[in-house]
Amino acid sequence: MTPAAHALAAIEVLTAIAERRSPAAQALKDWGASRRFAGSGDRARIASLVYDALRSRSSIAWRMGSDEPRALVLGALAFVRGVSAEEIAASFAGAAHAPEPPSEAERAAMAAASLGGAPAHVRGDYPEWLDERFAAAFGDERAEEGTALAQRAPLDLRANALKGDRDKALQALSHLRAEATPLSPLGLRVPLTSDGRGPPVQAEPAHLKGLVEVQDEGSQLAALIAAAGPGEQVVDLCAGAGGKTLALAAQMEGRGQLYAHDSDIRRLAPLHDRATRAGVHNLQIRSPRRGADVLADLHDRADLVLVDAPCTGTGTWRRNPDAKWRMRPGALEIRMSEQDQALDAAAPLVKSGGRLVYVTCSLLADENGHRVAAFLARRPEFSQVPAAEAAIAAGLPSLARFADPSGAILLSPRRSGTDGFFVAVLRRA
Ligand SMILES: C[S@@+](CC[C@H](N)C(=O)[O-])C[C@H]1O[C@@H](n2cnc3c(N)ncnc32)[C@H](O)[C@@H]1O
Repeated sequence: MTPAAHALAAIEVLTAIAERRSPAAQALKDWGASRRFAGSGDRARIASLVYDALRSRSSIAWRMGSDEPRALVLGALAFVRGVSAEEIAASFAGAAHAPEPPSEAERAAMAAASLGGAPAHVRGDYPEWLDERFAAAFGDERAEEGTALAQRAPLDLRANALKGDRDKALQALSHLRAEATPLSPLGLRVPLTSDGRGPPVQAEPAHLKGLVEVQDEGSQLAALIAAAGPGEQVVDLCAGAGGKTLALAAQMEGRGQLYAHDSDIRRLAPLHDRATRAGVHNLQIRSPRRGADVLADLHDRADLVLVDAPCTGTGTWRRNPDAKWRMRPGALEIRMSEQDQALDAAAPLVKSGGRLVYVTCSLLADENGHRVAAFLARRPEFSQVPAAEAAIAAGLPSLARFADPSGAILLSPRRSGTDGFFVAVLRRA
């Protein structure tokens, strides 16, 4: 397929998303299923263009004067990828499957468009209903934070200390031009292609042998701040597919006991194979069983309980731009109540003197500091420890600058160049 055919396909997919309210991943899958001629490379290029358009949807719409799929794709080419109107016209002209070349009005918009006078939510490409919350979190810098959240995410990996160190991983992935990440001592970053696609790192021998795991640098840092120690009893309460479980396991160097739990058994399923590949031998996966408290024997025993809580994922919008436009106020309310439940489930597991580390990949105070404050009011036996101190103790003094006034750490694409993460460290008396 030609670049023009990719643009036409991206317009078709964005039309399906708008008309059928389909999630982007589903719309892309449906598009591919009915067009077998498109190979995997074509599908990846189309997806990349669709996601570029979605990441910057409101600022493109403002500049193009339209939020129609065609305007979004032209705008993604022009403003995200820096393709000139002339180049676009030349590539569309005469191609078999191609959108109409840009009209005079479209060319003028692409050449002259500016975001001057646009409100913060348009400049920052986030939903208008979240403006107040973004203002509470970031004040006058909310548009810049939003803009950083609308960039493409890098492809980050974590070197698994159970299998080797970062130098070994860098060596193993030197053909992908992997480089060390700036903040995590375990992190590697693999460059993307100019149209935003990453190499298939999961097929690399280094991944198949467990030397590296795909994990955003912010997620790595959250796990490092939690600082599971060798010999400790550690519970990862909301383990999901185990991204942070595996990071905690590596910190424990095979000593002590790690327990992974999730209320949704399907999410835990991949962890069994992932742990084997990563060489983790001190992990018990406690799958949920209807009507049973599968963690009952751990009450008052854990040195560390990690609550990597379910959240709106506002911090990961770079990877999932579809989610930011699909998010509704009702979903935020549900997540807040789930966060309170997860914290209440974690509290009795922590032993006297033990830590409860609360993590979200959200940037909204409702899900972060407000949940911690409400928990501390319900559970006076816990108090908050400055996360900067925990970071320094974990050998990460450079993270102290990301501390917020409450003592938690807040990472974001703009602040730390990572996905957005909130980390609060609580200690039980
Ligand atoms: C942010 S995801 C976890 C991601 C995972 N820790 C990782 O690093 O890959 C949150 C998880 O919490 C789970 N969850 C929600 N409420 C829970 C609860 N009360 N107890 C345990 N798990 C819960 C969800 O099923 C979901 O898998």
